[in-house]
Amino acid sequence: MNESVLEASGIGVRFGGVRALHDVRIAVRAGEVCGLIGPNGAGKTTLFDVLSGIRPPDAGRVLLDRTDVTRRSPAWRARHGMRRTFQRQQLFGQLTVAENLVVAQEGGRWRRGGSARARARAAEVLSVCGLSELAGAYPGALPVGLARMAELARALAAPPRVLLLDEPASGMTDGERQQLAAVVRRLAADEECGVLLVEHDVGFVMDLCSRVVVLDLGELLAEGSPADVRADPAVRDAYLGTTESGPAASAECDPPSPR
Ligand SMILES: Nc1ncnc2c1ncn2[C@@H]1O[C@H](COP(=O)(O)OP(=O)(O)OP(=O)(O)O)[C@@H](O)[C@H]1O
Repeated sequence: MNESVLEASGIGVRFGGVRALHDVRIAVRAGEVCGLIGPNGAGKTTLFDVLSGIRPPDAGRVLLDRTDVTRRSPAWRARHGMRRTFQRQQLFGQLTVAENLVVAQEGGRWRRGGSARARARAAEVLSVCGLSELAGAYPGALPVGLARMAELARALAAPPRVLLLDEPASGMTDGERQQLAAVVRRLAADEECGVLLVEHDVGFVMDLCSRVVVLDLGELLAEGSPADVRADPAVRDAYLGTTESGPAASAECDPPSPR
């Protein structure tokens, strides 16, 4: 079994009186695609913020390639191979899609044109993501699904060790979702990248991920293969619904938290 590229343990976060996360642990191995699911308010975004360094936890620690990065900045983590996409698009609107990928490889600084190497890598990543024809487009002109794909391409511009995807399929057409799944599978298999994704489309998660982690009320509720998680009565009660024949039967399954 591959080693963990990202590991967190004992993670606790409070917002005043709200316990957003309590004693959460999670590990992502090189080459695996792991899904993170749970009802609204379960703590998924807060956990992503802790893992990527946007929010320091009140308790616990985060290891990136076995180095303790709990107090490291998001920029430091990014330089050491951790990338994240956001629900809101992070591309520079005044640069083309290809230029955004060049900047992402050059520490966020825009030098007109960028290096030949960065331009070649940008072209390669855009091709893998099915975006070659949109290299010269401006992000603001893209429909939502393609903008999300461009956001993913930006995260891949410099090869990541671990990739955190925040609702990557939201707003995508079926064809775009298939392309997204193919890109993520290839990244994990060919580049040994560990992928952790939060996604409300449970069918998409169960198809794509080899392991699924379920959060509820800020705590780890279950973890295992898609089949095990799907069959877990606690998960069905808290999230999937007892009347469903399975998560694949409800593409946008997101019932409210019982709180
Ligand atoms: N900045 C904040 N201030 C106060 N409470 C917050 C803040 N951010 C999150 N919370 C609370 O922390 C808990 C976890 O929220 P979080 O957004 O991490 O859940 P989530 O699983 O990502 O939900 P969703 O699926 O709706 O995005 C919720 O009770 C939420 O109201």
